[in-house]
Amino acid sequence: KNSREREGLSKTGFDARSLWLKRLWPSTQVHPLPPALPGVLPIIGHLHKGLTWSSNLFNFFKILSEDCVRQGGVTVFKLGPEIHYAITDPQDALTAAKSCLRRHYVFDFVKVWQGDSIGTSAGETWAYHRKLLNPAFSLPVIHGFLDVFNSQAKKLINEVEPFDGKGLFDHRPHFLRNNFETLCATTFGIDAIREKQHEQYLQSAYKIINIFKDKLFKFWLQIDFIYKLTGYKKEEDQLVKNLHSLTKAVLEKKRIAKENEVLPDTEANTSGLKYKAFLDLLIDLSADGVFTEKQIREQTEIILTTGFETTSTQLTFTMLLLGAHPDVQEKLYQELLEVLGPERDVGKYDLNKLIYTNAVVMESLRVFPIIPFVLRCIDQDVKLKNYTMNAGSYCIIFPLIPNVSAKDKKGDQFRPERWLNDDSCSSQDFAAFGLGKRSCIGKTYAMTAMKVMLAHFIRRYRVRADMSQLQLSADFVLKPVSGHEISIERRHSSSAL
Ligand code: HEM
Repeated sequence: KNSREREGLSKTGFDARSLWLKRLWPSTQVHPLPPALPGVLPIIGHLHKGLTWSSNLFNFFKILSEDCVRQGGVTVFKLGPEIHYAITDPQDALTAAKSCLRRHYVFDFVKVWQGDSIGTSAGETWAYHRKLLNPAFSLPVIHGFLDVFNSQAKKLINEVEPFDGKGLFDHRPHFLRNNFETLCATTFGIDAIREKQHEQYLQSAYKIINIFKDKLFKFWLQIDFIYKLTGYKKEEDQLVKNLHSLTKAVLEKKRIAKENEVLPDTEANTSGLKYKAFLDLLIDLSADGVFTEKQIREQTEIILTTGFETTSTQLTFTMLLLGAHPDVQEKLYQELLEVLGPERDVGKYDLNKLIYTNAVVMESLRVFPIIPFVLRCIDQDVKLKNYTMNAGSYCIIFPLIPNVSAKDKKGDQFRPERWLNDDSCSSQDFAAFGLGKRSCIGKTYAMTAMKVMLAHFIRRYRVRADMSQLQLSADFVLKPVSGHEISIERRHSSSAL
């Protein structure tokens, strides 16, 4: 309905951005609101604060989530007359995520880049496409990627060999490149695009996300002619062009690969397996008339955006945590030796045996949830434990961000053992992949890829790190800015830490 509404407006000369007019109209609040974030003013609400928030989103999340915890798990902030409910309470977070499936209007801004992909679309379109694409991320498909995951992990540990015993280095770019190649070889079924195109892609993505963020808080930018006049539109157009060039390169490479029957040149390619990886599935579905070429590009775009920075950033954090917690690293190492021995690849039957490894990854996701919040529209009244959220409002759900804020306060924050005792953590506590029907489609892919990478890395190297200088930023994805470097020392399989 939302997109039809948008199309209707386009015909009259307005576009999606003009919806700000509608949004600024005060809506009736039938149900009483929870306490507001401090600093609310009449009419403008928290808009004056928005200007500071937009320049430091991480700080905003911290303030908002800490306040939310203090208020008992639910609070509101107002951008003019727009009500945004903030939720940290795990049970309310689950209720909200399950009841509100439509993404926040900020995702309408994202459509210039991603069109109606499964990440941005709504209603029946989203439900239908998600159902069609779910099988491409199912367990048998992911098991079929294990050879690639193993060979890519081995490639990475060889690549970082020059840093062995040489002190601190920034491991993030290595994980980024490697995970990008892995994504190409698995979900896209192509050789990696070897130039630094993935880095340019990320730089353009960060820049365009900043523009969308400005547009959210500086609401006047949502007026078309101001957006153009201030030069934002021109910059946005250029960035969209840059972003689309990588997608085009991926699709072109796939076309050539299909024509020539060229398969990925990773040590073990994914041929001969009875599954359809993401891009092959899309192409097959387009042959059946389900997806147009434009839709193939849009769905590929969302997987490029979500499929490699996520896992590599999470691995960056995991290495840092392991380096700073030698006791946890030792336990992990011992499990890896017991299950796999010093050299063996991870096979599908090993995954269930790597219990502590799994707990380490889950705990890393709990301590540093790289997508720390989810933004949704409230299309109908939603009953929470103590409040009812009014239809026509928005919600920002972040059950995990209090962990990030509390990091300095609790010395024992990184404790994988909490996941070994079923009573101590509920599934709601593991919300790093989102909650409910619209949670992450790539969860199994990500968990498996990360475990395989850890299995090879930690058997090869002893990692050291000091987290005391860590600086974070959050431009929608939580990432380290500085103080995240690690040092590595090659192990001899029998040595202790
Ligand atoms: C550590 C790794 C990852 C984390 C923590 C993560 C987390 C998330 C979260 C929190 C969401 C939002 C869920 C919601 O709205 O409730 C999401 C959505 C999504 N993720 Fe992931 N993700 C990861 C890796 C991946 C990978 C590897 C892929 C693809 C290969 C992927 C594809 C997607 C897509 C397509 C969506 C949108 C789903 C929809 O709207 O239906 N993610 N992810």
